[in-house]
Amino acid sequence: MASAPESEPFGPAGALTEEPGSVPAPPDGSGALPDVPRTHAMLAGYADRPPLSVLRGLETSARGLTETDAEERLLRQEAAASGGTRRGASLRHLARVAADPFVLVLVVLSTVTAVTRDPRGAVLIGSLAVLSCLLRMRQERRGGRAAAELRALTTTTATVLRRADAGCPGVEREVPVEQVVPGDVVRLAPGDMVPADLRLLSATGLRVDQAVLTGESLPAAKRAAWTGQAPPPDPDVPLFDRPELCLMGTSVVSGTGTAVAVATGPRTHFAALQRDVPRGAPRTAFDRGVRTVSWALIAMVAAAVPVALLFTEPGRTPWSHALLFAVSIAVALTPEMLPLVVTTTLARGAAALTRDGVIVKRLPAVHDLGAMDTLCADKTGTLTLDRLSLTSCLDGSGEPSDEVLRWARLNAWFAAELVPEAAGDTMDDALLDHLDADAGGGADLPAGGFHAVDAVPFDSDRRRATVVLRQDGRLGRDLLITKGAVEDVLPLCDRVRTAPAPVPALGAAHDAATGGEAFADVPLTPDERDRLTALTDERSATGERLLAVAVADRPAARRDYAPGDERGLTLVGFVGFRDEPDPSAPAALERLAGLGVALVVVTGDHPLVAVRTCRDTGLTPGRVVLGAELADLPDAELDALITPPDGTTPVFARVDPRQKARVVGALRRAGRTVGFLGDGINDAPALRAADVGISVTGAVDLARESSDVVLAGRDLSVLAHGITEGRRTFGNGVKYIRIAVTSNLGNVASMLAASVLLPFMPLLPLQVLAQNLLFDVSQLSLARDRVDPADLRGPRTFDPRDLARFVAVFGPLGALFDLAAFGLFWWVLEARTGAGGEALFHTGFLVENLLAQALTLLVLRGRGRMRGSPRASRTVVAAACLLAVTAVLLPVSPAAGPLGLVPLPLAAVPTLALVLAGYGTTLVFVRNRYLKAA
Ligand SMILES: Nc1ncnc2c1ncn2[C@@H]1O[C@H](COP(=O)(O)OP(=O)(O)OP(=O)(O)O)[C@@H](O)[C@H]1O
Repeated sequence: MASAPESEPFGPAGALTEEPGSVPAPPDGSGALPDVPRTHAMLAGYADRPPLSVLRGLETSARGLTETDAEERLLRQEAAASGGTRRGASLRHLARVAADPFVLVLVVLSTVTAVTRDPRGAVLIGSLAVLSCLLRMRQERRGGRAAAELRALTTTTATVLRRADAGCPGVEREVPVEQVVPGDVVRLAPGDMVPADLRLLSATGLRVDQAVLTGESLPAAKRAAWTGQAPPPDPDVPLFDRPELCLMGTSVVSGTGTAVAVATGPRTHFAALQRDVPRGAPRTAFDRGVRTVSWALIAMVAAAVPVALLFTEPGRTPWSHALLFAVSIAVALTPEMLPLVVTTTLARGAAALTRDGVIVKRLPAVHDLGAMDTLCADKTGTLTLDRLSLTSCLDGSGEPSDEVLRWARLNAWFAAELVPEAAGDTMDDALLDHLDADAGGGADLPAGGFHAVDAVPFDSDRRRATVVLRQDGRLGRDLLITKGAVEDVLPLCDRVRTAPAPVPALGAAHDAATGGEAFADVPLTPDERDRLTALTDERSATGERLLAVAVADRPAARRDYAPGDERGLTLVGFVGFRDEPDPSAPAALERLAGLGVALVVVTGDHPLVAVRTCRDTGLTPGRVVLGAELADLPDAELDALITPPDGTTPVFARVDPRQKARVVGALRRAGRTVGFLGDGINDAPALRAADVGISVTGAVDLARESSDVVLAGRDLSVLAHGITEGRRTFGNGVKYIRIAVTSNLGNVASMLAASVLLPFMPLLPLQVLAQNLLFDVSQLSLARDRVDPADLRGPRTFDPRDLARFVAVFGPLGALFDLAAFGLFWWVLEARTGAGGEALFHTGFLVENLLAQALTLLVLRGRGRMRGSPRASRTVVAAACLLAVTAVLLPVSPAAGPLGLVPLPLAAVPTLALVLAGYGTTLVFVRNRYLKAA
């Protein structure tokens, strides 16, 4: 390791200071994690120093760290991350789980039970709270591990420079983002996630999307500029406004850069901000639904306690009994296992989806997939094969022209050379593919004396790419070649090239590109513009994707070129491409339509090409809206437009990344649950704006990072699988909530009624708890149940009103039969007489209740075989049987004593059989009637 001089602004050798002049911290990032003001001061300090000074302070070089150095730093970084914080993380996890409303209810109940001098009950209720926390922690850890494994399948990598040893040159290496260490020299390219807090060393046209930090959707320009003098420190300048810094969490929109990592992982500004900001409200519709139900139940628990106290005739019952009864009611209402069941069903759903080639990065996204009713997708690779082939090269009069092809190829060739990270662009590839195929091809095309000067790389806002070339022997002159969307290049042209006329100005350079042909440039009149637009529209309507190609020869500039230089161009002509419709698309689209998912096409392409592609894939395009129109369209009009009553497919063409996000936002406002399928940098804002962002494994890092779900292949039928699985998971989750809430409310109603009719409590709190627990465990089996085809057909969202209707019908039904059972116990079992009458009654009620719940589980899980419901899965049948057997054996088991149960007399058998037969038959009858009416 080279040592830095004492005078180094970053402190003595071997130290990384977080703040110039502050206590140094070792490069492994150990020590307390910095808060926002500290990361701010540290990063501002780095931004204020010249790049070389930063590199020396971090004991690295512009050629990157040596492999050994990087390894050592990584080991220390990992040790710091795992040590010390693991216990803290577990405690934080426990605190989060314990803050669950249902756990809090149990804690309150346990305390109240202790106050009523029932220590055994208090301990048991308390244990249940602990058990519920531990089980949930275990399940969430498992879920977290599974999610981490899934995420690992889509790992984001960073390009760093590493040296074999100190004397070697730096070599580019792809490493997972977690392996970037302070001192690493990082290369940035379009589509990259910024992997750490970085201080730029150099940059070309670098623009970074900082919306994650700032909410500002316009990308910010970044540069490494160092004026040679430290500016006076200004703590008020936000870090994201510092052009020398690229912050973790942001992403590269265009241009390239090289930077040194100054802070990584939990020591970054982004991580400090996250620690600072409390967790937001749950995002998904299902989360919101579960929360609504949870809080409704908790409100009911709170209301039930005073009601229960009223029911216990204050004068007659001792206060401790009254309180105990109130506790029983509250326990009966609480679905203790709800959070656990939700996590379990989601984890199972995610695992099933992975087998189908759908990787879920965020567990609740499983439900969102099922709830999705609108899919926004671009056209390339979704409706088309994404295999572009060059089909035509035309001059301004629409005649075949070799010159256009040569200029376009020069643009593509040098764009890849100047911005290597942009290589692989499908249009450029198609141009250069063709080149390779040419007999005797111009593989040596650029040898026409050109060399690269600068580039203004392609981006989706400008929809064009420019290269600046210079030719040997033509010092002082630069040649600009621009190609891009016709609507975006034509307005920048003031002349058009026509044949034939000599053009001496371009001389040899021009000859090399044009093959020696001579042309004349004439001013572009409004009529001429109209003619060119009509010409390109005509071809676009056939599905051909056209790019305009334009050039300019001008005095060399002594500065970097910028988009503002793309003006005063001469149009040379057009190149056309075809991307054949995907033959599997129509069937997949039909499947999506069958699942109730409407498609909205959102593309950066020409409207006529978009319309043609829609038709070729069996869609009926509706109104086509251009990105430019979108800007002036009021939200209300947009809402109406995206939900056409005639079922046509809305098409948004020539939209930029922010407009894509706006379309998604409008759809969500219109009440839709929106999925966005995209794989480009330009899709990132919309992926983030959607309910469920869907990307593919081959997508750019930024798109994958912005999405919730990653598909193994860009195949709509894989997505259809995912949607079905999401609905299955959702269906089973909803089944649990419905059955649990119905049965709990039914129990409470019968207990309240019984408290008026009986001289004692119908069940003790402990018995209620045992019953709830047994039933909840049996309901975990629902995660593995089959789902009614009807539930898979349409998008599913959580509807609390539907739940309320269901509970209003089936809750009282259960209560009614409970009351019938009470009557029978009272008279037939003669629970009213004898010393053990109360215990006998409790036992009879508990057994009846558990058996009735086993029936409820089997009957209410579906619509019935007659209505096409599949049979219950074996797991559900086994769980119901186990519940019934437990119910029968419980009074004679060792648990009977602690629970206060006694063996039932034989006379109980026909009584129970009678009540249960009546309950089962009525339940099936009412379910069938209810479904008919629903
Ligand atoms: N390499 C390139 N050079 C110049 N212009 C390009 C290049 N690539 C694309 N364009 C132009 O920019 C337009 C928008 O491209 P962009 O990739 O942003 O669209 P998109 O939303 O991904 O479209 P799609 O629906 O086809 O996926 C293209 O229609 C084309 O006119």
